[in-house]
Amino acid sequence: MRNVLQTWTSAQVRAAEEPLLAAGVPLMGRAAFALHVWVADALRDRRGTLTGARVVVLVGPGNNGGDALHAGALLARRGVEVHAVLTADRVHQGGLTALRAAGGRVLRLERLEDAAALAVGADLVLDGVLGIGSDGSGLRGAAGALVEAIVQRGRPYVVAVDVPSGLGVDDGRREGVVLDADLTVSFGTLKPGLVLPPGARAAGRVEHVDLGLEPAGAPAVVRLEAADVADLWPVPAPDAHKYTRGVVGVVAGSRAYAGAAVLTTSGAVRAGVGMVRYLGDVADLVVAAHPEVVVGHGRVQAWVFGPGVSPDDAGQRRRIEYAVQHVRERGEPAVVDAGALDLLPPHVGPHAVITPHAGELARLLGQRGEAVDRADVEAEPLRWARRAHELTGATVLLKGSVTVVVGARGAVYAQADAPPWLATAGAGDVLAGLLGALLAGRAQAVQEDPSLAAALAAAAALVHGRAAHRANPGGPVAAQAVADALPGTIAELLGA
Ligand SMILES: NC(=O)C1=CN([C@@H]2O[C@H](COP(=O)(O)OP(=O)(O)OC[C@H]3O[C@@H](n4cnc5c(N)ncnc54)[C@H](O)[C@@H]3O)[C@@H](O)[C@H]2O)[C@@H](O)CC1
Ligand SMILES: Nc1ncnc2c1ncn2[C@@H]1O[C@H](COP(=O)(O)OP(=O)(O)O)[C@@H](O)[C@H]1O
Ligand SMILES: [K+]
Repeated sequence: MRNVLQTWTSAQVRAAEEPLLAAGVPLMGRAAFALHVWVADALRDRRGTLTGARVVVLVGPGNNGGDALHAGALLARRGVEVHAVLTADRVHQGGLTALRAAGGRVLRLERLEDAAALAVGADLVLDGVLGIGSDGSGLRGAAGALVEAIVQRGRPYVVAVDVPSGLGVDDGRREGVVLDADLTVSFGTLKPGLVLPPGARAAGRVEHVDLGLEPAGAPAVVRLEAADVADLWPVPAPDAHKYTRGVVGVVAGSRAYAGAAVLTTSGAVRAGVGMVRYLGDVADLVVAAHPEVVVGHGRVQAWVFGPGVSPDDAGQRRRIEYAVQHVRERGEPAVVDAGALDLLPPHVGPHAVITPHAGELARLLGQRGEAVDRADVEAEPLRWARRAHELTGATVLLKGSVTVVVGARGAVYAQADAPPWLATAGAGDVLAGLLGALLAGRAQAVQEDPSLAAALAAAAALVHGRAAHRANPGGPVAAQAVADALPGTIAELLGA
């Protein structure tokens, strides 16, 4: 994949920095220079000129504060009025000396209210309190109190140095106070916390400064970009026929939830697949909506089961049990959604993709002995998606404003492609159908390398989110409209 956005943990970044620092490469100087350029750009965008702009630098005890102080010094030399507020007893001495020499002012955090007022009144606040040295417990002590006082008064324009201070760098957790940023300038590599929920939004726009780091091992979390979809999509070969393109079997819907059957098959039909087979009690409605759908049993390459299925529906239960047997015994890939999550066997392989939202994941984990509720899952989506993958063996696609996918061989994706308008009933059914079509189209490849299921799940989330944008840019969307926007979205992505 060409454009995939990669992130690396604090430990990987530190290990990659080591040889460069040992060789005397001036990493901090480079980081601070790039940072000051981004800040200067932001100031010019916001007020036209640097001269007379006021920047307040919040300085923590470590090198993150050092970066901020050095950038502050460069800005001061360009006519910016720079005030540094020292939030800890320790401070990077080189940075402090540089700022003072450049004419910057330095104050210790003695009167919290005064410091907060100074920050709120600034044109820009540079957040250099904590970087990758954060212990992940949120901002403590004076720094925490200061940020709280700033936020209460009305957050100014904030540029985060490397990461927003207080954010869980490796897991995106928001524990305690976090200073949300408008822009984050991240050094060396991007960090998982900048793309993972729930913290990702705290970073605002993210810019990456290349320091020549070569991190070892696989990236911790990746995000697919539009251009990656073409590498994953099952584009039919010139000599394709419907069976080589793949057949997806859909067990969805009931008399009570007939719409789910229509929406799931819509997702599959519109995503493009050789054939969609429907199994269930509302075949009349499905065929009325999609004459292309074939009703009844037959050979399939992949399955979707669960949307609109109630656990007390004996007929659908039986069909799902039949499909699950195929998934387990023949390795046929599957999407296990909604009502079928309760029917998931204790252990399946990563070729089965479960697609819960936070509440459903909490329930599934509860059934397997983890006492978590929806709020726990929302606070630490990656942790609990990982746990569900460990417990079930399935690839886990955890839905939300940022969708997290955990699959085989340590694959983790975080996709943030959808507008909040997509949080609407039935949108999940369309995603299930769309992903089922993808799995059917790439069934053989998934059987050969089950970690591919995670990439396909991430691609489905990307396409789903972009289809929601396309269906009605900037406004409300209904689930059916998202399905109807799939062909155009996919054509655009394949041309990208
Ligand atoms: N190693 C290097 O030379 C480079 C480091 N860089 C910068 O250095 C940063 C990392 O520097 P450090 O390792 O000094 O770490 P930090 O600057 O993140 O500071 C860590 C220190 O903060 C304190 N702390 C940790 N958690 C806390 C909490 N929850 N509340 C309050 N205080 C807490 C501890 O005393 C800890 O030692 C990076 O994020 C980046 O900004 C860049 O300049 C690039 C080069
Ligand atoms: N705030 C949000 N921003 C963007 N997308 C969202 C947001 N909330 C939910 N989504 C997406 O909307 C879809 C909702 O699916 P789901 O919860 O299964 O609904 P349903 O079961 O009614 O179909 C998922 O794809 C999810 O990722
Ligand atoms: K920071």
